Amino acid sequence: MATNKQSYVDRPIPEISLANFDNRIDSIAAEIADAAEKVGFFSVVDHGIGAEAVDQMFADSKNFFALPSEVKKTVPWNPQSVGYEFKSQVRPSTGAADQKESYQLQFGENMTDLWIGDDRVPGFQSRSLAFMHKVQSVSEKLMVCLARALKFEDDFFVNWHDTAKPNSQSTLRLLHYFAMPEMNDGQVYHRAGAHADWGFLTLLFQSPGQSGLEICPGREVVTDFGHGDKWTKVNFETSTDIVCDLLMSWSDDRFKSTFHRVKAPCEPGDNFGERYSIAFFNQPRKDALIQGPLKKYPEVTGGEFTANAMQLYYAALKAATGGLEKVMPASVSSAVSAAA
Ligand SMILES: O=C(O)CCC(=O)C(=O)O
Ligand SMILES: [Fe+2]
Repeated sequence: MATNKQSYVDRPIPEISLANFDNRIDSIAAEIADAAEKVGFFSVVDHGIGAEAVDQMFADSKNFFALPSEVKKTVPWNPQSVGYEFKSQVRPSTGAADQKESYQLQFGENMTDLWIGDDRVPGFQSRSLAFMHKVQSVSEKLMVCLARALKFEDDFFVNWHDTAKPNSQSTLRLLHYFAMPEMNDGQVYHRAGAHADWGFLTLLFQSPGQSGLEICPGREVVTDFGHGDKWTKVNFETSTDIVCDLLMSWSDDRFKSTFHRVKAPCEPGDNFGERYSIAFFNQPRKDALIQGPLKKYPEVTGGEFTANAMQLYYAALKAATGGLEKVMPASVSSAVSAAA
């Protein structure tokens, strides 16, 4: 067990109910705006996704990851941020690969030949798509609220994240972190090293009893890669709670995108066992036009925003590791997730 002492602080994480949504949009929008400004992270309840739907998605995820390695490799990761990767995502904050495997799914054409077949996990594609549509509909409620808070038209963000369009980039990511030795063997096993997601909103499902998610808010500007080292644990009692990151630049840095990580277990009480989680990244269409109401940053397209985020990411990775070739041999370099 590694011995690096972690520094923690309790921060209240707002819990926001979406009950009776149509009649309460303005008050929910005010709550979301407040949480997004102050914490950049919140839990959503009464969102309408039943526990059985979440449990089923976790069961499908477990069945996928239980397949033999050579079968999982038949749906390999590619730079459209889709497909399966194994211990290949290197975070600039750690300079080392996360000890996990993940499978990224999208709604549209990027998934051609990348769905695991019914002969391997019966019903996987149709059930996953049904789940993704459920999560998308929760996301759209949050988007309407965020649009109101920023005084855009209600459907502004929803349109730029339309998953029916072929250039939709929104992604469901199934994650499986491996169990780790509790004995100190001198190594730190990173799960998900500290990072901020580049997309608009991330909705996250943790499994009960498989905690580990931690947040570190406090960025002032979206171009800032730095972050502090006082972390707050995010523990939920049920698997249906959802937390979100927020795209800062579209709000002229008003809503704070939050650094988060899945802790590398290193202290008594940490979860050293395996861990499954599910993330849904709301990512703008490539032709989305991104600029906040105050025009703090020049207008960029969704495609340009992704490219810029990647550039920042690779520069930070290079600075952290002293050279990409050390951490990314050719066979692995294409497997660094765009959702870093
Ligand atoms: O597994 C988790 O709880 C977090 C995953 C995450 O932050 C990511 O994949 O971007
Ligand atoms: Fe993340």
